[in-house]
Amino acid sequence: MPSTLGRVSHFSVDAQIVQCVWPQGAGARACWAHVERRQRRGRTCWAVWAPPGNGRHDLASGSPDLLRSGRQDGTVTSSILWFRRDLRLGDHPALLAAGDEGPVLPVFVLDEALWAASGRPRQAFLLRSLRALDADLRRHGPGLVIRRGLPEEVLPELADEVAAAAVHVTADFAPYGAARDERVARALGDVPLVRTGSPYAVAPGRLSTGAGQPYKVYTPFSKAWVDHGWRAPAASDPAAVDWVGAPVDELPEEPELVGVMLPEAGETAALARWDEFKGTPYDDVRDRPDLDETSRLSTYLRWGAIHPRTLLADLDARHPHERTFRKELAWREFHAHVLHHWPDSARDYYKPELKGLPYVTGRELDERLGAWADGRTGYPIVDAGMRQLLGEGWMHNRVRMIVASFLVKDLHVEWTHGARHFMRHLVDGDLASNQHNWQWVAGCGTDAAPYFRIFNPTTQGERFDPDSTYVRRWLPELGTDDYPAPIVDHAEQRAATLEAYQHLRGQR
Ligand SMILES: Cc1cc2nc3c(=O)[nH]c(=O)nc-3n(C[C@H](O)[C@H](O)[C@H](O)COP(=O)(O)OP(=O)(O)OC[C@H]3O[C@@H](n4cnc5c(N)ncnc54)[C@H](O)[C@@H]3O)c2cc1C
Repeated sequence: MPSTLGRVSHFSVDAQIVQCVWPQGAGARACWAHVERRQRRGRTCWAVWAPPGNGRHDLASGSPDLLRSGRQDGTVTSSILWFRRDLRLGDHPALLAAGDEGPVLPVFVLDEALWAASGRPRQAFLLRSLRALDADLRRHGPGLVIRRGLPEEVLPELADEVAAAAVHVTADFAPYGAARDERVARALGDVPLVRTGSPYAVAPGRLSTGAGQPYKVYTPFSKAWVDHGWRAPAASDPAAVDWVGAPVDELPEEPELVGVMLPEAGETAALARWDEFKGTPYDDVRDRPDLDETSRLSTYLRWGAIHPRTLLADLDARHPHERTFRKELAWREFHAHVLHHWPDSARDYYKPELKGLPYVTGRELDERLGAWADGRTGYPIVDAGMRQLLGEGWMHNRVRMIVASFLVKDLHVEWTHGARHFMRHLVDGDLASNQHNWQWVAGCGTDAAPYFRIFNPTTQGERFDPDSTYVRRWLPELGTDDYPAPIVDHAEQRAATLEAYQHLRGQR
């Protein structure tokens, strides 16, 4: 008789006594067990235990259909591990927590609302990440259970189906995820939603100033972040977990991607990328899109194929390059912290003073936004960046700053339009980092830097792409009649922007 929850492979339910068969070594053992009818949120479910009259050993519980079916699904499931932005098995605190409770059902819920809002590259990358996670899980068990629908409907149903004692997740701090988790927690009723760990080294909300206020400025935040420190990577071991399965919904077809090159998805690829990047003289190369030697880990961090703690554990802060890289990771954490404290800043101005600047609207807006998005502004570094975004679902950081500044300060298009376009196309698109970097560039974010920091697209190109390697890579028509003349004059637009800013300040 198993003394803990066991994997019961067959049930035949008859009145109050069931016969159970469970695998043992190479063979199987049968026993008689008691069955008890229970109500869970108005639905009938049976609990099974054995042996009768000799102490209680829980074997299984679930809906009558499930137990009667005799399928593997009748397996005892003590908890659900609901994957979201943590598509990996290593360094995974929620996996550790779930595994400690007994058998684990690994689930991903394809939320149609998020799916529909994603561009094709993001959709494709998500599907590939899920397939990679499924393949990794299959080395240890039945694989990833996919369900489609609203999480607040799907998870309570699944919890009933497998009689889960808890649903384990990595906490989500973004506004949509946090609100969704509240809805799911309510819908689960007496089955707890257990949040363990976060996608960050230090969970958003944990750090505050001496006066108990949230940090508003990066530098003191990053200092407090380093002083606070972070845990060592979690020792989650998928081989040590008793994984169980359940019926799986079909994933959608992968959208066709024409001329788009995405990085390989999954945890193995993320760890390999990190290994390859380590030792790069980051300070010397990080601003050079032509060299293309940044880590390109943003996409893996976004989907949780790797945890920042895994990276931090490998970094030696006495080394200048590694210290700079750590500062970049701190930017990611800072933006998550700000969004957590000011969730409205996902859509709205962090500093509302700049709301009053004149921006183009109507047809002019459509034309300018269209030319920018297609890479047809006549400014090579801007156009190359926008083509890279379409071609790779990614763009170099220096170029992100240049194209964002150009849209807002040369084309006078409100930052929110650009941020939306980025979120649709970036495979690393992350609400906190995206919206707050856009606000940083637009001058309405957390940064104390004034609005009159305006990037000159010509001198930036000369400085950071000195041999035009980057622009030629993305603009084959450069230097031919097919390449457009500049859409606006940078010097004129810069002057207009500064004038509008002065005017706005004068009004206050
Ligand atoms: C307008 C704009 C929009 C952006 N949108 C996003 C976004 O949606 N998602 C995203 O992950 N990053 C965003 N960034 C930040 C930055 O451009 C990318 O993180 C970086 O280019 C990713 O490439 P990498 O992994 O090679 O970076 P590396 O230079 O190798 O940096 C290592 C890691 O540090 C973090 N990091 C670096 N710079 C920043 C930064 N400024 N803000 C936040 N984190 C940073 C990232 O996680 C990155 O993977 C945006 C920047 C701008 C200017």
